[in-house]
Amino acid sequence: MNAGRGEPGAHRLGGPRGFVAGAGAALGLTWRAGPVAFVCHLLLTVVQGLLPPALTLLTKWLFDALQYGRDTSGPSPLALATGLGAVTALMALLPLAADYTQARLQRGIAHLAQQRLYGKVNRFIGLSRFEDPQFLDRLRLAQDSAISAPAGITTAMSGLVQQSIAVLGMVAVLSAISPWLTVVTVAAAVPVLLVQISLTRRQAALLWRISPRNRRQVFYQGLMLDVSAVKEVRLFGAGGFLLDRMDSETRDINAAEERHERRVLASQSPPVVLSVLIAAGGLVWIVNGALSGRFGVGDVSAFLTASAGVQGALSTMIAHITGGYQSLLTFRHYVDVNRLPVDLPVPPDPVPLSPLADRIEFDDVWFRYQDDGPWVLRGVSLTITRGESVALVGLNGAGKSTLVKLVCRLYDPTRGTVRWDGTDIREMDPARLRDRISAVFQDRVAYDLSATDNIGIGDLRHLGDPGRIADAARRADAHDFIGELPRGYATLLSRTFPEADNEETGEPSVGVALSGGQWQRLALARAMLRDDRDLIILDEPTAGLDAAAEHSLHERMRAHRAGTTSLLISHRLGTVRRADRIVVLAGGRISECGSHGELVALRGEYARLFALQASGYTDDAAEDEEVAV
Ligand SMILES: Nc1ncnc2c1ncn2[C@@H]1O[C@H](COP(=O)(O)OP(=O)(O)OP(=O)(O)O)[C@@H](O)[C@H]1O
Repeated sequence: MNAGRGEPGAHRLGGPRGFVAGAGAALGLTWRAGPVAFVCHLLLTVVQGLLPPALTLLTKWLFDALQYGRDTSGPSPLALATGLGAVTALMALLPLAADYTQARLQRGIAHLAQQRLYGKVNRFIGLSRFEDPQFLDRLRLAQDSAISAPAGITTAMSGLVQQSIAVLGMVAVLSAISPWLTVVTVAAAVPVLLVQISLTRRQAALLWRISPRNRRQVFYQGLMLDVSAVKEVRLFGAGGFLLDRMDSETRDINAAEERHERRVLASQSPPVVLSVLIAAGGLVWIVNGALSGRFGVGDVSAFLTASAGVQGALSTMIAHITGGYQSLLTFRHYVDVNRLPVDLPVPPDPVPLSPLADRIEFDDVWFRYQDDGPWVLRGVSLTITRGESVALVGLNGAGKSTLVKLVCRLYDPTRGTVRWDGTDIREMDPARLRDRISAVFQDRVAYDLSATDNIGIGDLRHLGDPGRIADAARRADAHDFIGELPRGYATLLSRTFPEADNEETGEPSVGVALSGGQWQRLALARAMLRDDRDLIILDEPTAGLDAAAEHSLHERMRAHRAGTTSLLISHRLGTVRRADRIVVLAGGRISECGSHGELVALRGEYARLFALQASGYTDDAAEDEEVAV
């Protein structure tokens, strides 16, 4: 069930096929994000690569012309100086143009990658991926890498092209003076490259290892900023506790990074010392040669520029190789997320779904959330006939909400089948199935959007129909309080985002905060907007409502549900007593089933719970009477 499992450390990502696939995907993404910018960037790269060797050659020719006099067939010193000026100007200007095209390209890539990543996430059918920590870690890294890695990879590739041209040019100049020194200079770069690659792999593995800590860090930050969490945090004085927990994660992350940096320092130093020694040896050798008259000033200048240039270009190449390698390692997370198979299988040719004609059935349904987790449902068999109102009751954790999630196909049963008019719902298109269902979930969402959007999200076809929206709000007892909001249905229901500019002052103002019960009414209005559905699921629909609102809502919902198949979950047994059938879940099994009257007569768990709740009211009433007396 854990879809994102599998250590994507350096070893798995480092295979040649993985690299080719990653590089191909990154280049493809770059091309589609901005073909013109991509081509311009490549051209600029090539030209920039040609400039350093050109500069070196022009300098040598200028010095030679100045020292030995003008070669009649060659350009004049003045022309050479002009050429040098032009090259220098290009060296200063082209990076600016390259930065511009690079920034444009990067924005386009980030936008496209984000669209694809969240498009993919939106296509997950069920919930299990969102509860899989390894998948969440991978998604976080995929998000980061989607923004930075394609640009990193293309920068590395174009940088490599540019530096390769520069190195080849410099090597040609240098080898004309000293072939063996050229070989030694180039060879000295190999250990640096190997060390850097090994460090990069370690860096990628480190990123994966610290990813859960990074997510926990963000979680603690969120708790300290989230307004609904902050009230508990303040009251319980838990701010320091959260800060300590966040600090502890940060300290662990820092310690891991510091260990890595120490390793970087220790591994990088020897190859760097080797390069310096080679450069120093070369300098002594050429100065000796010049003193003995073997080399002229032009040769010394060309040697100094070319050897420094080769070393500089090689180290830049190495930086590009390791930067590109690093980007590829992280970009694999993006590729992996994009290539994840569907989380719940959907047949290529799903059975068409018609409005419910007969019944919904749970047939010997067993379910557990993780393969190694405890059973939550143990062989539940239940038939809900069309037009019937069924109430699910049971203690906390009995499995009521889980049963509801299975009928919406947010998970598949581990064993057994859920059927819609006799067809296994796994044979159907989940989107079509959900289109036949309306629901108020226990953990309903408060969207930081306008009142209209908050209701319209229930059925986007009606988002632009104020009459339908208001009608749904009326039936959920939400219309009156929405009418009193500063902008009515257009009011932004958020204290954390600014509203559109205020008409009078022109200043943005923050939106409006709602009470818990008002949010609940909006969630109900969302469900009411989907009133033409076959199945209505109401999981604790009146939680948070005042007594009067609860009563009037029950009456409305009963009218609304009439003739519609409904599944109601509530701990308020007074609420469920009017259901056609009450199903008691205990320990993942159906322990009792019948009408209110039948279950009370049975004197089982339902009767016990009902009596317990009723006694709460009657005892209080009796006490009140005593006080009154
Ligand atoms: N996403 C999940 N992953 C793992 N276990 C879960 C998940 N959701 C619920 N459970 C477990 O499944 C069991 C049943 O939960 P469920 O939410 O279905 O109970 P419920 O009857 O609706 O409870 P309540 O009355 O408290 O709402 C619980 O033990 C819970 O811990």
